[in-house]
This record gives sequence, C-alpha cells and structure tokens, in this order.
Amino acid sequence: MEPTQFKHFINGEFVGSAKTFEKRRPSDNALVGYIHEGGQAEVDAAVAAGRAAMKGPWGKMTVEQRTELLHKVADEITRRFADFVQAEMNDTGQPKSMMEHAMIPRGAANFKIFADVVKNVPTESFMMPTPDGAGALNYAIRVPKGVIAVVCPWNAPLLLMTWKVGPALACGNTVVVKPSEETPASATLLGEVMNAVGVPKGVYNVVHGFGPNSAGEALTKHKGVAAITFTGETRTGTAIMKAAADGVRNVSFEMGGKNAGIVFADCDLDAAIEGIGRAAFLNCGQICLGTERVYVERPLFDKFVAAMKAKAESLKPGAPEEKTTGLGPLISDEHKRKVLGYYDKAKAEGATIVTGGGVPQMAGELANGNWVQPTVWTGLPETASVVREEIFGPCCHISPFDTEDEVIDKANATEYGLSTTIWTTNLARAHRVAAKVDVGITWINSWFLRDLRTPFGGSKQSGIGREGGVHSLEFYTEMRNICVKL
Ligand SMILES: NC(=O)c1ccc[n+]([C@@H]2O[C@H](COP(=O)([O-])OP(=O)(O)OC[C@H]3O[C@@H](n4cnc5c(N)ncnc54)[C@H](O)[C@@H]3O)[C@@H](O)[C@H]2O)c1
Ligand SMILES: O=C/C=C/C=C(\O)C(=O)O
Repeated sequence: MEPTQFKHFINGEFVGSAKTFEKRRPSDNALVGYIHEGGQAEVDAAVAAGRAAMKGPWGKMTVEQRTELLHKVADEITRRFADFVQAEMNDTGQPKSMMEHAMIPRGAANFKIFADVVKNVPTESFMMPTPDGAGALNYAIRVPKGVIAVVCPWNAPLLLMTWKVGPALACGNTVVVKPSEETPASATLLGEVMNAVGVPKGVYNVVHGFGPNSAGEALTKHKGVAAITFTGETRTGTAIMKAAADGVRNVSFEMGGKNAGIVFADCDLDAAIEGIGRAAFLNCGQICLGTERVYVERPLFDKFVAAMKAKAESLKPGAPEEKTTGLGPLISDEHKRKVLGYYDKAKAEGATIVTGGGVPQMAGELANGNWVQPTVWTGLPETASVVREEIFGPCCHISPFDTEDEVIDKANATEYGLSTTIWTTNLARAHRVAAKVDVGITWINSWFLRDLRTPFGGSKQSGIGREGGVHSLEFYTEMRNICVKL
C-alpha cells in the first residue's frame, strides 16, 4: 500500500510538520504511513484558529443552524462508512464486524444525539421577591466555553473522540483534538468530513504527536485552551491535571479501570459467559469498561471456569477483514510486551493458567503482528499483580466467593471505580449489590449497553466528572445567570 501522510488539520487545511514518525498496522506491522509530529507551533496555530472561529460565522450560528450542520457531519460519516472502517482497521487491527456494527455507527451517533440534546434541553429560572413587591426574574443561559482540548486514547479512536467532539461542538465550542500517536487515521478523515459539509474553518482542528514534550503537553498547557477533556491512563490524567492547574482550567477525565465482574450462581450461565466473555476479550481486552477480575459464586465456579476456557479458545485470531476473525491484535509491540509481562508475572505469582498465557501461532505476514492468546487464570490471591493492576489485554482472573458482602468488599478493594457487570436472576439482590459497588457505571445482566443520554464516567481514580446527555452540557458550557428586576 502507498504510505499515507497523516497531517494536522488546522483552520480547515491539512498541514504538515518537518518531523514525522511511522504508523504501522497492528495485525502485521506493515507500514501504513507517516504521522506528522506537531509541537508548540502547530498547537499555537490550532488554538488561534479555534479562538478565531468562535468570533466568526460559527459563533454567530443559531442553535438550529449548528445542530443541523452536526447532523450533516453524522450523515457524511455514514456516507464515507467504508473509508472510516478501513481507517480504523488499519489503526487498531480490530475485526471489521466490530467497526461496522459498533465503532463507526457510534461515531455518527455521537454527533446526532448531542445535537438533539442541545436543541431540547430546558434551562432554569427562579422568580424572587423584592422589598418593593415587584419581584425579580432569574434565568440562566448556557454559553460555550471556547476552545476545548480533546486528548484521546487509541483503543476506540473514532468512538471516544466523537463522544467529546460531538457535544463540544453542539454546545458551540471549537476543538483542538490530539489523537493518540497510535491511531491518527479517523481524526484526520473527520477533517475531510468537516470541510465537505461546510463546518466553518477553525471549528475542528487536529494536531498529531505524542504526549510529553510534544503536541499533548503543548495543548494541555496552552493558555488559550478553555477546558480539557481527556480519556486515557490515570497516570496521564495526573500530568494533565497539573497542566490544567495553570490558568485554572476545567477538566473532564475518563481513565483506567480494574473492573469486577460479579456472577451469582442463579444467573443465566450462557448469557453470563457471553457477557463476561465480551467484557474480557472484546477489542482484544483493550476496553476501559472491560472485566479483568471475575468473581463467581462458589457453586457455579468450576462450571463457569470451564465455560470461559471454552469461550476463550473459540476466539480465532486473524486479519481484521476475515469474517472468521474473533480476536484482533494488541495495538503495538510495546503494549504486547507489557501484556506478556503480566502473563509472566501471573505465572511467577503462582496462577493456574486455565487457558492461553502466550502468543498464538500466526501464519504468513500476520506472524509479525502484536498477537497474544486470550488468557484465563485462577488461584491467585487478591494481592497478585494481575488482580490489582490494569493490564488492558485479553485476560481475566476468576476467583470464587461465598457471600454478597464478601464480593462487594472484593469488588471495591481497588483504587479504580469505572464499571461493573453483575449477573443474577434475583432482582432484589441485583439492585442491592449494584448500589454498593463504588463505580460510575453498573450493568446488570449485560455489559457495554450504551444509552448516550446516561451519565458516563468513573469514580475514585477512574475519572472526574460525567459526560453523556445533559451531563456533557455541564462540562461543555458555562451557565450564566441573568437577574432582571421587574
Ligand atoms: N474511562 C474511559 O472511558 C476510558 C476509555 C478508554 C480508555 N481508557 C483508558 O485509556 C488507557 C489506554 O489509552 P492510552 O494508552 O492511549 O492512554 P494514554 O494516557 O497513554 O494516552 C492518551 C492520550 O494522552 C496523550 N498524552 C500522554 N501523555 C500526555 C501528557 N503528559 N500531556 C498531554 N497528553 C498526554 C497521549 O499522547 C494520548 O493522546 C487505559 O488506561 C484505559 O483504561 C479509559
Ligand atoms: O474503551 C472504552 C470505551 C468507552 C466507551 C465509551 O466512552 C462510550 O461508550 O461512550
């Protein structure tokens, strides 16, 4: 394939940098293209474009005009569906079916849903008494904040980026996106979409590059940025929060997790295996909401472990475009080494390896890809590294529990608090346990079922704030109270 040049998208134009670095395909490490590395100069230009756009036609649009334009963005993503599928497959190596059924449709939906939310949300008003008896009327209006920095990870590039760009633009802001250095393609392609439907220049900007001493740091430290929304590792969030302290900018963070799956003996076993199997292995385990710790009520334990073994072994690793592919590769060779490091640690700490634990045999060019086996462990104490730390690979540790209180304590014994998935047919118990697990998102008898109007985010070190529906408006707008003496 002809190498692609992944350029920045600044003020409606694709611009390059002197420095570039390689993008390779996770499935076989073939060269996809060159990513231009932005720094201070590119970030300065993008932020300036974003600020200028707030004062131009974009800033003057009515809500109806703006939201209509965002519907056109969504429709253009759908029209260029095949291009987005290909871009995202090259970037992540994940199966085509997942791109077609989840990732790309969500990219379009993220523009439509927030356009509709913004159009329909009411505001608050209060009448108050005054000494002269005439009273006063308070009402609040929402105004955009300005240029929003959107710092993105690599695991669901289009979905996670548009989840923030959609509401930011719907609220009338402009954005500067810093895609992950691993996944430049869909953010770049979205620049073409913006131009095609006539989004004014400077509204959507993209600067490629790395984090520290590169585009990410320059963007999050930039004084012209009004607020920062970030998805990624908790450690990175810590660095960004320090950068945001200068100038006292608001942050919204969606970060790591070590999510517990809780399975009671009265569950529908087939459904639970299907759900927990997806939570452990979908996207090759590279989903923040995934489950790397599974707790199973003791009477069901052996049967559940056997079924998870069968589930893991049924997933056929393969090229993204193959219909039979059940499992993609990890994002990079570096991440593969990290995950395999945990596979070694699990062994060293005395795990029983139920299945996997190594690298699958791949044929031809695929042998050069970042493949690891889906892996299930049992037998480790709660203190073991693979039970405590976020691995972000296709693996889980399963342990038995005896009582509800015990499993709640175990689920909560982590610095993270993103999500949980609970499997039981006892409704009272489902509600009871759900209320006690300290996370932002709980699924009962399901996993990753998403209504975009609901609050989404993590507690403890998994995040700050909530996005989704009206909650996104809280972050992407400033509320201004106007008091009128009558
Ligand atoms: N909670 C959620 O919704 C959610 C969703 C997806 C992924 N995640 C988390 O993301 C992580 C995987 O993604 P990742 O490895 O790309 O995360 P990462 O934190 O390494 O990188 C995310 C982004 O931050 C940038 N960055 C890195 N250092 C920076 C700095 N000092 N200043 C500014 N920007 C910087 C990177 O270049 C990249 O664009 C996992 O921990 C996962 O749990 C969370
Ligand atoms: O890997 C993380 C996936 C997160 C999903 C969302 O942020 C979402 O569904 O909005």
